[in-house]
Amino acid sequence: MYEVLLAGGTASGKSTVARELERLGARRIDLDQVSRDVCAVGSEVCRRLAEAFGADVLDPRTGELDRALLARRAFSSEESTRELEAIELPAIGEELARRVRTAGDGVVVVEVPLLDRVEDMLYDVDEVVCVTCPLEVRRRRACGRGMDPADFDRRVAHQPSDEYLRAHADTVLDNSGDEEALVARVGAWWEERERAGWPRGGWARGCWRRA
Ligand SMILES: CC(C)(COP(=O)(O)OP(=O)(O)OC[C@H]1O[C@@H](n2cnc3c(N)ncnc32)[C@H](O)[C@@H]1O)[C@@H](O)C(=O)NCCC(=O)NCCS
Ligand SMILES: Nc1ncnc2c1ncn2[C@@H]1O[C@H](COP(=O)(O)OP(=O)(O)OP(=O)(O)O)[C@@H](O)[C@H]1O
Repeated sequence: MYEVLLAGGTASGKSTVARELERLGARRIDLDQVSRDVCAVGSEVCRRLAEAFGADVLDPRTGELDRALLARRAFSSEESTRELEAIELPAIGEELARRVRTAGDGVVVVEVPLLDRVEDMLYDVDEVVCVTCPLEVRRRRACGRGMDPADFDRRVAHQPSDEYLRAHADTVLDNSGDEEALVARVGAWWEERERAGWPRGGWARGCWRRA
């Protein structure tokens, strides 16, 4: 297995990169999807979210999580974002480890919105790839697909900066150009590793890994 952490902030272009890697043959795990799965109706995570953020974050009839309401409350301050993460991250970490264990051979790409929060979850990855893009361009792209600008700003305020990502990445993919340029860069990235036989940790600078 060759395991890649693919990190980037809101609307940086992670999914565009991950889709292309999937097309080339990688298996894809999206931490946002894992975080939705651990909030399934009736889960312990949902029960604790309702306790911390108000019973009305769960639909009284179906038990379904009102994600927009929870997002407004949880991203309103540093403290409430930490509280959200204290409830969800351990469950996300467990489920992620399970999915990686059962992913089989080949290339596995894990899409990570918050690289700084996963360092304790996974440390023997082969490569950390970050997608970066100027904040204004990301805001424009996020709003272009229907995100409220205030919601974008609230979330980004709690995310690692591009400077942090660049400092922790083995490979940086700049996405300030068009999608075609990004996809071409991904193709070149894949080809280079394919030619080298996907050597485990072959491109790692290892600056953030534990021994
Ligand atoms: C608050 C929730 C329910 C809002 O759901 P919603 O459907 O609106 O968003 P979704 O889950 O699709 O996330 C979309 C994006 O929001 C941003 N985001 C999510 N969680 C966080 C966070 N804790 N801090 C900053 N940004 C975040 C990321 O850019 C992410 O890609 C949801 O974001 C959540 O459960 N977050 C906590 C889990 C978490 O920290 N996930 C990140 C995994 S590393
Ligand atoms: N280079 C680009 N030029 C123009 N639009 C782009 C480019 N890259 C991505 N986009 C668009 O920007 C939006 C965000 O891209 P994408 O979904 O890949 O980002 P993401 O990092 O996965 O976002 P999120 O984590 O918030 O879901 C999408 O609508 C996508 O089509």
